[in-house]
Amino acid sequence: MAEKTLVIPTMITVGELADALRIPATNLVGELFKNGIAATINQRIDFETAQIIVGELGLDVQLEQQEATQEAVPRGGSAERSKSAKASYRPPIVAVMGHVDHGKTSLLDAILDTKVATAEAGGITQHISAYQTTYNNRSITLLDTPGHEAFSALRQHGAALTDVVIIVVAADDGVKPQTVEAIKFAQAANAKIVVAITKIDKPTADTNRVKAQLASEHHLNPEEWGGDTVMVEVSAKTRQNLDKLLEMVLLVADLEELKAEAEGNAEGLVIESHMEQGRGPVVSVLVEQGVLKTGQYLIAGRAYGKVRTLSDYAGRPLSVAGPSTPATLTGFKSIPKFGDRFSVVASEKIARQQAAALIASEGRGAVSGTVTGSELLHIISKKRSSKTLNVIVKADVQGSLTSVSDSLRLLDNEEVNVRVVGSGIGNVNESDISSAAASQAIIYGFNVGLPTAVKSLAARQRVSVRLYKVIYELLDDVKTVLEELLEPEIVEKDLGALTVKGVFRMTKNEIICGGEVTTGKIIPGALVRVKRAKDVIGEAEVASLQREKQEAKEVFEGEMCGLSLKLTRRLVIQEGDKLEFFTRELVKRQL
Ligand SMILES: Nc1nc2c(ncn2[C@@H]2O[C@H](COP(=O)(O)OP(=O)(O)OP(=O)(O)O)[C@@H](O)[C@H]2O)c(=O)[nH]1
Repeated sequence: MAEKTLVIPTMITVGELADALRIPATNLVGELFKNGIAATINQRIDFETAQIIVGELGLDVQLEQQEATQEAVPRGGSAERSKSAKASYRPPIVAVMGHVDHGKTSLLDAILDTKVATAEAGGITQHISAYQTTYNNRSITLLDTPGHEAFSALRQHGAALTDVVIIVVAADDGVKPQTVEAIKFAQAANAKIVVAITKIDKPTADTNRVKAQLASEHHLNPEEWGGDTVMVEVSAKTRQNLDKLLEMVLLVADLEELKAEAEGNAEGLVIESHMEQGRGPVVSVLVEQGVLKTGQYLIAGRAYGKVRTLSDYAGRPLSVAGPSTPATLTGFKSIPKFGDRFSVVASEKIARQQAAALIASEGRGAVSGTVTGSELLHIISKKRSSKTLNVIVKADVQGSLTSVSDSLRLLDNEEVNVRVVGSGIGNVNESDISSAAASQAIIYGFNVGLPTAVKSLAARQRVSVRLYKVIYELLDDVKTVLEELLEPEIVEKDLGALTVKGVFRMTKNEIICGGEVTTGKIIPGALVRVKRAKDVIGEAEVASLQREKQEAKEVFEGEMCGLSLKLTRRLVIQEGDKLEFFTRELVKRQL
């Protein structure tokens, strides 16, 4: 049969490829996963990957690469597009974090008040957590980070979302627990740090104490002390040094060569969504690549729609939204989830199909994400009846840690699931061993080491530490452990059948009868299903077999034989009954 040829773009989402191949997207996700690629339906894969996967699926389809056109699916995921020749400088995305009451909101307000036309600012009706300001004609995107949970959800979705983190520390209060968390977050997210020491107008302000704390306890040395951390002393109240803070943020960001494609279809993240009467789902997104326009079809997780209205963070209408722009849009048919990636697709039909495919794959636990209340209840009840494998994951860098953790989640199903009880960057250490011992977890290390002292501690505590350098080998190992947790499957294999020609002896425990093998073969030890007409009337086991009055090891189709059946329940057999022989085995299941 001639192969079918499909023309696909240089980059294609998993959902679109499945669509083109007319196979369920879940099959494709599964096949990718087998190849060590933990992809979601919205994820883009390149032409080569598509070719390999299609080859492995054994489909009669030949893929042909299409020349990229303006209308084609956007080329490249965020990372590729940031490096493409079309990429140009984009505004930095800056998160503002700090300890409660240290003045984060006041600082943001002060920055936005100075820079945003007050008339429009007054018109803000809804709260969104991303803003934009300008300094020296350059834009800066500011993210208000309401809680760490929300932020780690964003981080989980793999986005190197934040370029710079402004750590806000009150000059009169110094470094506090959430300050430390913010520093850790920034470091883990590989973001640049700018410290804003605020409330310097207060008489009790002690900026030197703050700097000393940061330098001695957190290795953040201020530039004026010979270090390389930018620290700006500010006051939201008197607006002192706000400009300097923005100038420093831009300076630090400039060291990073932040680029994105300012053309082509947009992709990015959903940062907020809610339902509004009269407007329907109102969704705030942060564009990472390309331009978002009204009239385009979007998909974000299981939600899809057509961009009806587009506005900036302050509610002012926008005709297009480019890279790093926070935008609010209406036109979704349902509410996408916080942290979902959005992308532009060619038609409503594709959007609908992708969303449907995602829902189907989520049904088998293939895709993770933030969850709604009812989903959470479902997960909780599911987890109660399922078996859990606790793991601690250590990796060399945040990116691989996120990939490993995300991929592990894809292994969950109705019966077994992986719970990451701890994770971190760097070599396996003593505290990992004690947490693993306490939670009976296996430690998986990806590209990290196991110092000798820690190794002997692990042996003493009977903690299993498994180190890998290849992600799918690590995942295969976890899969094998999970498979051990699965209840074995009962598999019945048919052997043959016999028609009863005579019954010679019938007791409570034994029947001796004879007949002709009509199909297949019979062996001692086989199980027997006794059928009269169409009904199964009982089950027994072949105790022994005789052919021509001789003990036989097997009897084949067309041969006559006598057999002794062992009964566990009373059974009456008569001439004309059909005996069906089979074996029943417990088979280890695979994920
Ligand atoms: N004197 C002075 N007071 C400030 C300054 N910035 C904030 N404050 C005060 O500090 C208190 C806390 O400020 P917020 O901006 O609400 O602090 P926050 O960090 O956003 O607090 P959460 O949103 O609860 O985390 C308020 O009473 C502010 O008026 C400043 O620069 N100078």
